[in-house]
Amino acid sequence: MTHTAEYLPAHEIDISSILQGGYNTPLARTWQHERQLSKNMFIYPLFISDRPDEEQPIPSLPHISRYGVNKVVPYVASLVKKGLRAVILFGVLLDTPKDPEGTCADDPNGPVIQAVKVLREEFPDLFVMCDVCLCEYTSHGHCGILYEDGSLNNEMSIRRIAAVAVNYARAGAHCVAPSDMMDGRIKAVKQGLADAGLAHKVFVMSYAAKFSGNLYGPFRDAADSCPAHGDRKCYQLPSGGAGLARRAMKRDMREGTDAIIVKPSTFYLDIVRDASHICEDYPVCAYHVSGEYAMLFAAAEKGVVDLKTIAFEAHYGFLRAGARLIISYFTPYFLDWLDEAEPIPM
Ligand SMILES: NCc1[nH]cc(CCC(=O)O)c1CC(=O)O
Ligand SMILES: [Zn+2]
Ligand SMILES: [Zn+2]
Repeated sequence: MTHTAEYLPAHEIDISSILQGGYNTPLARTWQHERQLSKNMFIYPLFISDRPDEEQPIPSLPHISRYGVNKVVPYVASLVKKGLRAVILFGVLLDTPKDPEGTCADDPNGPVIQAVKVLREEFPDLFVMCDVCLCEYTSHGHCGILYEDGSLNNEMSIRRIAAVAVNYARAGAHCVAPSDMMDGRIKAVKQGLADAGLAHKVFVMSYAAKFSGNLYGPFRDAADSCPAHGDRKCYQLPSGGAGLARRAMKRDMREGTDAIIVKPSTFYLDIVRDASHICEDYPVCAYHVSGEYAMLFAAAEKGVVDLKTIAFEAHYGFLRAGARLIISYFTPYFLDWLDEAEPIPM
């Protein structure tokens, strides 16, 4: 009451300028979110190593480890208990030799196919996705097969990628997600699945707009997949290339994808927004990549940001931009945070 005298009488205030009354309480603030984060939006990346009993932290990717096929089940069990719905698998070869064709990508005894089988068996309700690419398995570290001069052989690459995708699907993967960025691979994968009689039950999620840049470093440490020579600029998109991204998304829809991934995420929210318009009838997925995750951790460790608050802020950005799915290394954190009574620290 003591302050009343300091206020202007209400009739002298521009009533239409008052917004704050609409978000003065935590509950009212949640009402301003057009969409809420929920557990079924999260897809958790898992690195599966060829050492069956390994559980090895990845130094550049805080609190993320590589798991051997014997170690992955107890780890995933602890997350499924908390509401984990989906994982995406990446293979890591430490002891297995790599070759120019990435032969071990779909080795029946290799880490990905073995992990698909145990995860499907142990967790009937878990959606199991496989990233499909050759870079973790090729001796040269590129995402496709090369000509002798080191340039990409697109035709051979997409044939090989389609074969790998079909073998993951045969092993039981619900979804294959080609991340190689070769031209025409979605059509080749879809055709391969159809020829194998699997097209009606396997989800194809295209990394349609995948940009080249500086944000995949920790992943390449984790997967031991740095290109031995050159870079990926001839197939991953140039970071200013919004038009190319739109063309790639339209192309992949024509070729039969079931969802669209935009990657990275935070620096590419305009592309997520473009995707939500251009691909309005498709689920759009934002991939919060390893470098983005590591940066937020580093900033939190420096005391520059609060980890939970910044993670919510980043992930709400994806929803605002139009994503409905999020591939995120933060998934285990959100499984806890979303159970809290007031989950949004905002
Ligand atoms: N092509 C394989 C692939 N699939 C996902 C990522 C990166 C994911 C991340 O950084 O978290 C990569 C690495 C790359 O293209 O270099
Ligand atoms: Zn790859
Ligand atoms: Zn690759």
